[in-house]
Amino acid sequence: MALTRLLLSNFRNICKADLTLAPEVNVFYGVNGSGKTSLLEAVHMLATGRSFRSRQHKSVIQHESSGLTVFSQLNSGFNLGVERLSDGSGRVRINQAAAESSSQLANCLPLQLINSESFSALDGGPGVRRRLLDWTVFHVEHLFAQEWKNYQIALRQRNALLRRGKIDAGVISVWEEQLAASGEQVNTFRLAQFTLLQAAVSDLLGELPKSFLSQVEMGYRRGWRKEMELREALIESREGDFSQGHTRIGPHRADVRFTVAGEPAHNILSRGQQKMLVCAMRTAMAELVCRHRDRPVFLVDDLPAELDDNNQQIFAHWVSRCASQVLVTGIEAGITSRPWRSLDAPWNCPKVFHVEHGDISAEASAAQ
Ligand SMILES: Nc1ncnc2c1ncn2[C@@H]1O[C@H](COP(=O)(O)OP(=O)(O)OP(=O)(O)O)[C@@H](O)[C@H]1O
Repeated sequence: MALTRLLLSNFRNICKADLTLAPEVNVFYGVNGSGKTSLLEAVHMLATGRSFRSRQHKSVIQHESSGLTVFSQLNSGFNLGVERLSDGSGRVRINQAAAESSSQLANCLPLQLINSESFSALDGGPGVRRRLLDWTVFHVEHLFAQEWKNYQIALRQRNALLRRGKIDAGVISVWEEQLAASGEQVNTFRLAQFTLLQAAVSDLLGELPKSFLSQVEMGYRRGWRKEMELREALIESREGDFSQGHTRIGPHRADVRFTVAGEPAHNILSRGQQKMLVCAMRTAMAELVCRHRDRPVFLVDDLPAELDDNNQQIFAHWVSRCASQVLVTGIEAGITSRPWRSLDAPWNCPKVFHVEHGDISAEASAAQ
C-alpha cells in the first residue's frame, strides 16, 4: 500500500499542494514552522479521519478558510478523500462513496506514525499502549473489531446500570455475560499478538549494540486477576464497581508494560534509547501486519531528532524491511536523506521535497 498522489487544500499553512510521491522514500525538509508536520498530519487524517495534533478540526483548517480537503490515490486502486468544514461538518469518502467508519479508512491505509508524541507509549497512560497492541490485532485478526465493539456496548450498558443507584442482579448479569464473552475473546486475540510482538521487539533490539535496550522486557496485563475467568471477576467486583459508578476491571484496563530490571523503561533509558524502543515497537507491529496483508506506510516526523547516525541508519533499514513507503521530515535535506541513501535500491533514492511557508516543491533528482 503506497500513496501515489496527494492533494491538499487549506490544511494549516498549506494553501494548495498536488504531490506525486515516490513509491518508497519521500523526504520533506524545511525550517521550523514551514509545514512539514502538517503534511504528515494530513496523511494521518486520510487514514484515520482525524488529526494527531488536535481534536478540533477547526484548528487544522487554514485560518480564514471555510474548509480543508485531503485527497489521495493509492497504488491499491483506492482513492481516499476527507473534507472538513469550519461549521463542524465534513465528509470522508472511499472511491467516491461515503465511508461508514474510521476502521474502513484504516483498512485501506494502514499507517505507522513516529513523532515527538510517540514517547507517550513509554511514559503515558495504559490507553496509549493498548492502542498500539490493538492496531496490530485489528489488522491481523478481522474478527477483533466487531468483538471489541460488542465489548464496548456491553460495558456502556453495565456502567449505565451501575450509575442507577440500585443493582438489579437479573438485568446486570445479562450484560455481564456479554461483557465476559466478548472480553475473553478480545483478550485471546490480544494475547496471541502480544506474544508475537514481544518476540519481534526482542529480535529487533538484539540487532542493536549492547546497552540497557537489550534488557528491555515487555509484559502484558489483561485487565483482571490472572486466576479468574472474567465472568467470575465481574461478579466479584460488582459491589465495588457500584460504589465507584463504573466497571473497574476488564480488557478496557489492559496494559503493555516496558521495563528494564523491573523499573519502568522510561526511568532508565536515555531519550535516544527510548526513541529506538518506540521505533522497534512500531517496526515489530508493521512486521506482524505484513505477514497477513499489505505493508503499512510509515510517517516519521523529524527522524534525526534524538537519534545518532548509526541509530537512524538501523531504523531506516528496519523500515525498508516492513514498510511499503515512508514519508519522513527533517530540517536539512542532506541529514534527513542520509540514512536512506545507504540502503539497497530502491530505498536508496529518496524523492526530496522542499517545504517553505506551506509551499511544497519536489527537487530535481540531480540536485538531491
Ligand atoms: N489553521 C492554521 N492556518 C494557517 N496556518 C496555521 C494553522 N495552524 C498552524 N499554522 C501554521 O502552520 C505552520 C505549521 O507548521 P508545522 O507544524 O507543519 O511545521 P514544521 O515544518 O513541522 O515545523 P517544525 O520543524 O517546527 O516541527 C506553522 O507556521 C503554524 O503557525
